[in-house]
Amino acid sequence: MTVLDDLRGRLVVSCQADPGEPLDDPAHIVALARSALRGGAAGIRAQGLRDLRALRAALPDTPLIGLVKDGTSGVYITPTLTHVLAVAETGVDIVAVDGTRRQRPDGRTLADTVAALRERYDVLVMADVAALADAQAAVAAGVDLVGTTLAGYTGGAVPHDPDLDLVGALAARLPVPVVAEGRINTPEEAAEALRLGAHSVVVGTAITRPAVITSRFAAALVTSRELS
Ligand SMILES: CC(=O)N[C@H](C=O)[C@@H](O)[C@H](O)[C@H](O)COP(=O)(O)O
Repeated sequence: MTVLDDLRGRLVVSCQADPGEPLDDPAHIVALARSALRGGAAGIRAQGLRDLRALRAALPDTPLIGLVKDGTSGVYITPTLTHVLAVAETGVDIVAVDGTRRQRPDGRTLADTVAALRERYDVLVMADVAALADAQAAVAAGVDLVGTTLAGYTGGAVPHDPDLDLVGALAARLPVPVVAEGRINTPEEAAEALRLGAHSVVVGTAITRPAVITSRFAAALVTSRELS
């Protein structure tokens, strides 16, 4: 069984905390991951070398997708070859990288980055894309799987809903597994992504960001008070 076999048709939970958040501690991230696995997740996605090392040590047999964020805008998801190699070094099964067609900060192409990684590590590469053309270019560059992670995050207001149209479009056209990721907020949306052909589904915020989840409930009460 490969990692991709393990993840087929299954849920991956993204366990990430922004710097300074109460959960920004590897022990908390590992606890989130253990909770997700207990609930039925088949894999974990996480950010940052410190958390990836802690997760790999605590959960050596759990499929792990790793990335590092460098900044919060532009090309910030595992943006350079240096970042890619550092993530691979932590022992993750899949390295997630920016898979858009935007210029990478180190000037390397995605194809060059993937080739240089493969010279050193036996690891899968997931391209986080925003559009069909990104995905097609990323497949040509040699990635192993594609996620809709960056749909809605490359300009303009971030939409409320997941881009399930993109999930379906990628699944219908790409020869590699498609991961549905980004703003999947309900079990029904996750199930719909699979029906549209996704190989697996990544959910983060709706499961592992309690401050955001709380704020949605709190805001609903404010609205309710204003209407009454
Ligand atoms: C756009 C970006 O930077 N996405 C990041 C990628 O790892 C994370 O901040 C998201 O939480 C993750 O993609 C899961 O998505 P959601 O939290 O919407 O379920």
